[in-house]
Amino acid sequence: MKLQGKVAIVTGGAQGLGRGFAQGLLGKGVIKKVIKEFGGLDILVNNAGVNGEEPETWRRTIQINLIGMIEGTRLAETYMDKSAGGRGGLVVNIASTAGLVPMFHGPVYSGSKYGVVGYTTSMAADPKTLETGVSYATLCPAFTATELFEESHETLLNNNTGLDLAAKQITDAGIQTVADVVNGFLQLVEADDNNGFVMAVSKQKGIQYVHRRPRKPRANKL
Ligand SMILES: NC(=O)C1=CN([C@@H]2O[C@H](COP(=O)(O)OP(=O)(O)OC[C@H]3O[C@@H](n4cnc5c(N)ncnc54)[C@H](O)[C@@H]3O)[C@@H](O)[C@H]2O)C=CC1
Ligand SMILES: CC/C=C\C[C@H](O)C(=O)/C=C/C=C/C=C\C=C\[C@@H](O)C/C=C\CCC(=O)O
Repeated sequence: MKLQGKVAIVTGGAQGLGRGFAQGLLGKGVIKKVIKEFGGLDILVNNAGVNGEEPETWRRTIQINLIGMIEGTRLAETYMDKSAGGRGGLVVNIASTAGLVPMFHGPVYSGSKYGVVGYTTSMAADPKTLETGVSYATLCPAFTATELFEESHETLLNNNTGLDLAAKQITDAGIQTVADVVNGFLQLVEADDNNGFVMAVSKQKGIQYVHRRPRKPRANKL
């Protein structure tokens, strides 16, 4: 997508990756204004997310990371839908590489992110995207130096079970910077025909397209 003059919303844009995504989009000419009434929308980045596994926090993780992302996606589609007066657009849902590979020390978080990948790629595979003009892409960062990572890491260090294995996963994957992830994010957003793309970004492996095309809808095979 060409970004000059486009209108974008980034949830959770006040800090961390969301702030990086917003700054990256502004640097590419996405317009910056206080929107008094909801005009057209070209890009939605569902970035807001939390990581909680405790009896009193795990439901909030699902509510924000998965349900909130679905609600945002469905709302954006109503504004972007060409068959309903919109001009098409792009929804980028921020999952995690914990939505591609198991993360035993965060099963609820990982489950929420597998849900983001599954939901977003399923939306991309729907033939109706040909009418709505709305594309759906998924970004899967690995460990990145932000407040969420620091807080999650602190919690991990206070748990004794499996600490060595968790520490090995972090060491193997490495801890990247927000700028590393923003670099991949901008490549994903600017890619032509990016509907269905799933991009992973990690210090260990750099930028990887896990898959580029929605799996073609198949006739239901009984
Ligand atoms: N930091 C990392 O290692 C990785 C982060 N991610 C994902 O990237 C996204 C951003 O994470 P970080 O920047 O690391 O976290 P962060 O904690 O630094 O920033 C998250 C932002 O989202 C906001 N937020 C949280 N819940 C919200 C809600 N219900 N409504 C509105 N805003 C809300 C927070 O106030 C904060 O400004 C999250 O979805 C996270 O799961 C994915 C993989 C790796
Ligand atoms: C202690 C921090 C816990 C969670 C915070 C963080 O927000 C997060 O999301 C963690 C991500 C976990 C990543 C786990 C493994 C990463 C491996 C990478 O090297 C590459 C993985 C996949 C790339 C694509 C693939 O090979 O399938």
